[in-house]
Amino acid sequence: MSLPSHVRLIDVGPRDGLQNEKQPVPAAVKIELVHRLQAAGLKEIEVTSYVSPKWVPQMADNHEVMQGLRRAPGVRYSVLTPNLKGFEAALRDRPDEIVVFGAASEAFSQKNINCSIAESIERFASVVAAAKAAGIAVRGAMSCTVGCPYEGAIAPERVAYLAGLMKGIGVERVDVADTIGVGTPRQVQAAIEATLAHYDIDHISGHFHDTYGQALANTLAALQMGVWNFQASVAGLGGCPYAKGATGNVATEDVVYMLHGMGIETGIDLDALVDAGAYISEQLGRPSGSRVARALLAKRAG
Ligand SMILES: CC(C)(COP(=O)([O-])OP(=O)([O-])OC[C@H]1O[C@@H](n2cnc3c(N)ncnc32)[C@H](O)[C@@H]1OP(=O)([O-])[O-])[C@@H](O)C(=O)NCCC(=O)NCCSC(=O)C[C@@](C)(O)CC(=O)[O-]
Repeated sequence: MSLPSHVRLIDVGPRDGLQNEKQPVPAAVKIELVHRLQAAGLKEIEVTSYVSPKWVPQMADNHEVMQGLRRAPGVRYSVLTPNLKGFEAALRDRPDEIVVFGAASEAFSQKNINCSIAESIERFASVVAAAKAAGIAVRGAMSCTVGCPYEGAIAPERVAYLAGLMKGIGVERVDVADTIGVGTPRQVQAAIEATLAHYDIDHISGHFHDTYGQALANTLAALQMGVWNFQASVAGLGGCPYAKGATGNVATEDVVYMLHGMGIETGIDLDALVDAGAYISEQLGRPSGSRVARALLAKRAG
């Protein structure tokens, strides 16, 4: 198959990237980060989550962050909602898309959202119905599609099973997530192949953490299958609170650099994106996790 000529990137830095941050990050900094991402040309930004503040304290300011946004036309702002309580709170802030998040691994589902896969689907079904009634788009994140921190390797059949459940409750598009970044290209392709039993390629996105340094290779492997929606995190921010040792998503800057170098359009201004990554890295007091950003910043410094 020929490669897509255009890729849509969803920056998950403000949510996936910051959710595990131990130091408090002020809402104003999160808002500024979103503004800088949209100024760099991102058309989809995962802003926050409406989860229990006892479970994920960093996202407790969801309302303040959403209310503080200066929304740019044509940008889709998404938020995570694990249950109706979360959805109802999110509704006040009018996200463009809500994300229900399930797992291909039973153990991860229990640790992350405190219920089985079957129970999670029951909860999501009412969230999806409520979102559709309110005219809000619905995405489904599928965690641990390659490996699980508690169960080890995950078979593609389990990914197909979860994708079928997501489809059955009306989830419009799904993310194939390698939550702990253990996957290698053929494994990621097998997870995508399994998802294709229920979703067409235009409704599948890749979400690859870079724990083992495989995320760019996995992105290329997914591109070769025709996937053209990817999640990435500016400055490579992140990690999941329920996946110990997992690092952030692939850095958005690294993906943009690779895609532009391959002649694939993203609509993103790499220099402005590097600035956004430099901003949040400075706020967090550590260097960017993006190799491309570090190289370009060093070059700029002469
Ligand atoms: C899902 C729950 C809430 C279930 O948690 P639970 O304890 O089973 O829920 P519950 O219904 O029994 O309620 C317990 C308490 O939580 C409150 N509560 C209940 N729901 C909400 C809500 N929506 N917002 C705020 N508060 C809520 C509820 O009101 C009650 O409060 P209390 O009476 O004790 O004061 C919990 O397990 C939770 O919040 N988990 C956090 C999950 C999370 O955010 N994980 C990280 C994101 S997922 C991820 O990173 C993977 C992904 C998407 O990035 C893709 C990838 O890389 O794989």
